[in-house]
Amino acid sequence: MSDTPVKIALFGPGTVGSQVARLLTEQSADLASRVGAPLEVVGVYVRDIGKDRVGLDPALLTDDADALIAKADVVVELMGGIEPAKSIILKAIAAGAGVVTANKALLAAHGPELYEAADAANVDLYFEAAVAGAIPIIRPVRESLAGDHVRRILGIVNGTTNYVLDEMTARGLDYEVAVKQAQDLGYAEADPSADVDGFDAAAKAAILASLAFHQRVPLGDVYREGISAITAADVAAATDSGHVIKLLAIAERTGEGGDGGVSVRVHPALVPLSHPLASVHGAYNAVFVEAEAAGDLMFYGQGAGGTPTASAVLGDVVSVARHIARGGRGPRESHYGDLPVLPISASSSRFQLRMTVPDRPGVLAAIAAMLAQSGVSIETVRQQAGGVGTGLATLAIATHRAPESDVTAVLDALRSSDAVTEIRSVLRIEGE
Ligand SMILES: NC(=O)c1ccc[n+]([C@@H]2O[C@H](COP(=O)([O-])OP(=O)(O)OC[C@H]3O[C@@H](n4cnc5c(N)ncnc54)[C@H](O)[C@@H]3O)[C@@H](O)[C@H]2O)c1
Ligand SMILES: N[C@@H](CCO)C(=O)O
Ligand code: NA
Repeated sequence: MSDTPVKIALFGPGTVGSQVARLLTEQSADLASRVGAPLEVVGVYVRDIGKDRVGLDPALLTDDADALIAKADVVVELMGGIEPAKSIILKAIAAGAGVVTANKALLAAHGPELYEAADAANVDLYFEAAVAGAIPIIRPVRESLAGDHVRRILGIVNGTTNYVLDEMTARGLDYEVAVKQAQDLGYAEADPSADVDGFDAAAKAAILASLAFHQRVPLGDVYREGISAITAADVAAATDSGHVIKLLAIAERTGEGGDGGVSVRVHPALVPLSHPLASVHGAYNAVFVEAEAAGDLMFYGQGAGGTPTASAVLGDVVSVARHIARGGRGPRESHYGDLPVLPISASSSRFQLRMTVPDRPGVLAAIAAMLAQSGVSIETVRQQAGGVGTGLATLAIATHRAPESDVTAVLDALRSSDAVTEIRSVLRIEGE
């Protein structure tokens, strides 16, 4: 056991950072024995020193990032956002410090630049907390499965939206109320639109796909739909049809042998109640990985929250500090292939189309003809009468797997037809 401390600089003592600071203090003896040297917090970077921070030694607070980086062996970035986080991480790497971050927005937008800088400087850059919070998913995908051929990743990787949809389903909570509760519980991003509009899940999907497929997946190539359009009626209809609505991240290699390209998408989906993902509640996450040799793998745990996330951050801190105290280096950059990242139009899914229609003869036949016209095969049709005297009915049509482009053509035809009063929802059906 070395007596020379490994010096830790913390940037951003917020929901996650404050728990990291707390656990570094409370667990200092255990962490020291695991690292092989004591860990010493040499400073905490804050925006405004004047604002009191419960549980933090005021003597550690600083707004001088450069001075703090200069005395650190490990920089822990938990501020979020692109800047000044990116500049601080690049300065830390240039100064020879190891870096731990949970910043998926930054890694999805600028990951290659940061990974390559860390490689060139021969320093560690770890980010287990960036995807699925406390769940160890980055190490398995980045290291444990590096010798396998990952075909597909399907999962719930945003805790806020899972909490919101779960509250709407289990307790009939209003969407806005559920979002506010997720914010109060510390699940949501500083701007919760990052969660509910799917940006956070898309960032995580891009990071996971890049590591799993050894292909660069730019954030802009990820198809993204959020949950803000999901209504109580959609939730009720899902329940009626034996499904639950989840925001899913789906990354897959396509074509023969998976060498046709890579497809990465984030969108709400109907998940059958029989699928394990239907039982992921609250801010929990779950990720299924399908690999050639390993087969099917499932990872499950708390995807958000200050303390669960701090667990993942501290695991990375121990890894980096251990390398500093005893030598060694974390995983280096992979060799990246050049498969194309395909647009959503190249994917296919099963769909549920829910619509309000005039309750009169020939409507169903006309609608069926439009699906047939585009080659979209109907699996089931459920019709419910509209209110007394409305002359309307509700149709829920589940299709067999169909190319996105064919379903888009059907929707265009339905929208311009007098056989349809209103298209209420279009949801992909996943997990069957
Ligand atoms: N909250 C979670 O459950 C969770 C889980 C996984 C990953 N993350 C990620 O961890 C990071 C932090 O998330 P959080 O929930 O703790 O956020 P937060 O908003 O609670 O905390 C951010 C902290 O950084 C400080 N900060 C922000 N911008 C700053 C700036 N320009 N200069 C100085 N200080 C600044 C804030 O004052 C605050 O103390 C984000 O990248 C987030 O995406 C959060
Ligand atoms: N806001 C994010 C935090 C965890 O990354 C979520 O809800 O999943
Ligand atoms: Na994680």
